[in-house]
Amino acid sequence: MIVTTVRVPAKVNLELSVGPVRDDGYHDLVNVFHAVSLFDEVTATPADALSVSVDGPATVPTGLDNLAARAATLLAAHVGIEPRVALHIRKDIPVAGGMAGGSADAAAALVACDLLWDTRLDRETLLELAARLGSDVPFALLGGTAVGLGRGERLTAVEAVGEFHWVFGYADGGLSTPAVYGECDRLRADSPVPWPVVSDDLMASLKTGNPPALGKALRNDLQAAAISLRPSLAEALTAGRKLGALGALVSGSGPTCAFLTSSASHAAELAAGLARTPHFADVRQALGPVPGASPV
Ligand SMILES: C[C@](O)(CO)[C@H](O)COP(=O)(O)OP(=O)(O)OC[C@H]1O[C@@H](n2ccc(N)nc2=O)[C@H](O)[C@@H]1O
Ligand SMILES: Nc1ncnc2c1ncn2[C@@H]1O[C@H](COP(=O)(O)OP(=O)(O)OP(=O)(O)O)[C@@H](O)[C@H]1O
Repeated sequence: MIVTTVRVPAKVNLELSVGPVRDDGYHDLVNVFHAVSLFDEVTATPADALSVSVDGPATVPTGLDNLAARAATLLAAHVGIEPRVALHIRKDIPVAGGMAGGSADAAAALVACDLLWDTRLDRETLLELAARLGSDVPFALLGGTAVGLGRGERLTAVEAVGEFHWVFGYADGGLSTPAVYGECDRLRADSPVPWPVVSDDLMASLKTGNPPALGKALRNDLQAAAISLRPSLAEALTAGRKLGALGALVSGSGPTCAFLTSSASHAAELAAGLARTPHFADVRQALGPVPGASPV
């Protein structure tokens, strides 16, 4: 029996510039994605019917509303077959944490089912199906570092030099992505919202592999909204800066906090320091960039 396991990384957003809200309710973005070495795994096994099991927090749905199940259903419908697969998800990416865990599982399920069913879809078709599942899903297929335009689904890879050493502070409990975008709109209701543009300083820091410059260029327009909904995040970010992080920001819609460091030893030191503060349920080290969803 063929069994396929796919490993898929979390993301942090190095720049998340949020433009005006569109007619379809989404926002046009400049979204600089960066894949980091915190992984979920999705295993696809032949079965009579579609099912999902999860090794992870109880808040992850195990029904057909799980994003991995939706991915399998979409792929099967696209090629005109029944989704006869048992999906098992091993979660290490925080749930509702702003690191695109559900999107990662959807991307992994696409790759796993494509292999299991031998459907051999080309990259472009997989990316198109991914975009229908969610704005963050195409990047989880691609990995590395990439600029996402539109909803974040129109991707261009960025050649970053070297590796970056990160520390992530996981929170107790998540934040809802639509609620954070809604709060962002509410906070900006009285001021004009400029069209988002890519930061030249950020691109230069990536192309030269310069962590201190990257630390200064990090930017997230959703951060104020995440802090407004979860005020304790402000102190958590300050704690990381005081302990010497080169840059500190909320990851995507939060509440995970991301801290950039200069080396593996600096990351270990910062992680140990943050673990002694009361701000995080868990503190993890990770490297970026890493590849997107790949069979193991
Ligand atoms: C915050 C980020 O994670 C940053 O990468 C993403 O923009 C969110 O991506 P995602 O979770 O895949 O989001 P989707 O499932 O496509 O959309 C969920 C909700 O987020 C909001 N949303 C998402 C993407 C976008 N460009 N504008 C939005 O306003 C909308 O309210 C939408 O209903
Ligand atoms: N495979 C999955 N893993 C985690 N959550 C899932 C999954 N499938 C569906 N969900 C639902 O999606 C919600 C958001 O979960 P997810 O972990 O993707 O959030 P997130 O990382 O904040 O997303 P993003 O960073 O893309 O905005 C969860 O609260 C859960 O109800």
